[in-house]
Amino acid sequence: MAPPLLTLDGVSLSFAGVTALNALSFQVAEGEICALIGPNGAGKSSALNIVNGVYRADRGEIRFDGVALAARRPGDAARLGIGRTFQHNALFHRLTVIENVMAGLSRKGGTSFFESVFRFGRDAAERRRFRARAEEVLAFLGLAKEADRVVSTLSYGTQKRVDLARALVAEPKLLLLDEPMAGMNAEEKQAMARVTAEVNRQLGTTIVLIEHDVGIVLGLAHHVVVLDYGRKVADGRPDEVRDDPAVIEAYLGTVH
Ligand SMILES: Nc1ncnc2c1ncn2[C@@H]1O[C@H](COP(=O)(O)OP(=O)(O)OP(=O)(O)O)[C@@H](O)[C@H]1O
Repeated sequence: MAPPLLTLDGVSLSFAGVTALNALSFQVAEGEICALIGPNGAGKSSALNIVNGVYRADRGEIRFDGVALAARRPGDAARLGIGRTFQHNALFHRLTVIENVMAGLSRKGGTSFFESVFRFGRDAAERRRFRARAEEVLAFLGLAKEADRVVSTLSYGTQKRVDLARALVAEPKLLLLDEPMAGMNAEEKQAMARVTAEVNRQLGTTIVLIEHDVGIVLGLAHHVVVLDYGRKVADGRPDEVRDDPAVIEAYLGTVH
């Protein structure tokens, strides 16, 4: 197995008495696609939010690329090379596709997001570089033709792809995808799964994703971690976890 890029070691988190994560430990190897699955409320989003620095663990340790992540501020994760997309699309709907993607680069240079988008930047050369980089990512994701379209005019599936472009533009080592296929029809889901596999294979990006569609997960992920009530109930290759009695039990009787 490749060395771990990400390690969660005994991570616990609770909200006013509700335990979201309970001594959770797992590792994500460099270069893999790891899926987090489990019933509603199992703690999947909380786990991503801890890695991303949105929440701070009550206990336990998180290591990324050999470094312990502690006492972080928002934005630190992006600077370290952790990108993410959101369950509820967080794009700027009145801006164009390329403006949204360029926003994903605003932490990289000396120019703020508003400067880079609204063109009163200190550095025109930096703006040109950002634009070229954004165009490259859009081309990779098959979105070159949509660059100047306003996001609100795009289909839901295309908006999700723009969200992915925005996360990828900063060249993250680790990409966190929170239900990238939620709300999609079967065809859109398959297309998103293909794009996700291409990002992983061609760009070498390590991916952790949350997905409810077990069929998609089994076809896409190299590694599956199953959560239930904030605890890990299974961890292994898709074929190993599929028939695990603990996984079947976690899912039985749960309304999705
Ligand atoms: N900000 C918060 N404030 C209070 N409770 C929270 C918060 N975030 C999560 N929780 C609680 O923590 C537990 C785990 O929630 P989490 O959203 O991580 O689960 P999940 O597996 O991602 O669920 P879903 O599949 O429904 O998105 C739940 O009981 C949830 O209600």
